[in-house]
Amino acid sequence: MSEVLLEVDGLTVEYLSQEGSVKACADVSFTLHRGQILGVAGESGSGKSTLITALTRLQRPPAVTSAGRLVYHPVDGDKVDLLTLSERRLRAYRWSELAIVLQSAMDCLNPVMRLGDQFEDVLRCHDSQLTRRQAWDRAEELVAMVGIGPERLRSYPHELSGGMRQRSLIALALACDPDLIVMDEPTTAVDVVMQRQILAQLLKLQDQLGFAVVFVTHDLSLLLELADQIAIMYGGRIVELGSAREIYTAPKHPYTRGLRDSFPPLHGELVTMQGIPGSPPDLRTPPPGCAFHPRCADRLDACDQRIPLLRQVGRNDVACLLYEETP
Ligand SMILES: Nc1ncnc2c1ncn2[C@@H]1O[C@H](COP(=O)(O)OP(=O)(O)OP(=O)(O)O)[C@@H](O)[C@H]1O
Repeated sequence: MSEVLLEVDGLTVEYLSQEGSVKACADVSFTLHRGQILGVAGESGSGKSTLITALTRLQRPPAVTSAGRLVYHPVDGDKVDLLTLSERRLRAYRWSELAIVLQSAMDCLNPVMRLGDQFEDVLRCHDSQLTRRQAWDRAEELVAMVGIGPERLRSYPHELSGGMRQRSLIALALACDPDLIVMDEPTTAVDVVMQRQILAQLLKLQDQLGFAVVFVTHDLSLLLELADQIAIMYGGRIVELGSAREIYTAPKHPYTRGLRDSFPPLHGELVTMQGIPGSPPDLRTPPPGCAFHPRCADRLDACDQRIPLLRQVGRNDVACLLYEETP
């Protein structure tokens, strides 16, 4: 087993309002190893983006992380709970240890700065010894890694295609050679062909440079190709966690099965898609017990009374009363 990079333990994030709180991420735990790709999938509103902003400590009010630990293991030095760090100390970890790529490159890139200047900013902010020339040289190397020519560094973001902007963001995330890149739907804004190209490039770079990735998407089929491990989220909780292979070939949670069967199979005969009846819960008024029980064809009497805990079932970790001896 490779080295541990990040231990997420009981992470809970709530959106506070006068009407009460919405627990958008509840008791989320997983361990990420160096160089591993963890995919997080789930329907809209399952808490994926909330998890990403909590992992990177980018969440803003009304969101608060109300419980949990985010224990980061640097290559050299002692492990540290990122949740306990002040903003100032956290800055040392951003970009150089932990970088983020978000869905919309247009929102992340500064529209009034040339691409090269944005690279220069990040690079020189983390290495004050670097000259402008050296920073531009490094920026050229970085954009070349994602297939963008050096002349594009003189462009403003609006002069680039959507795919180029998204690839630039990935290159920017790599600027300080991080150990972990957190990605929130990084390819939803581009067409399918470009999506494939970007993902192929990402996998190649990951193989060369060895960073770990947490990759969030609603598209489970994408993760089956990309991820080592997959976490399935529903109603703010991880309901199943396992290798991509096990999640595809032997999903245990009824929701994981439903999600998998909502996509056409990769091989074999054409089949009628099943889908999952009903819609995800409104987390302001979550159903009692297991949040999936109102939509679950396999529900038991106890499912509306108790929230199942994630426990090992076969090779996966599953939160479902179907697998408990006394439900
Ligand atoms: N600013 C906010 N205030 C109150 N509730 C919020 C806020 N942002 C998100 N939520 C709630 O938190 C829950 C999780 O939202 P989140 O955006 O994390 O889900 P998601 O899985 O990323 O969805 P999507 O795939 O649509 O981006 C939802 O029920 C949402 O209504």
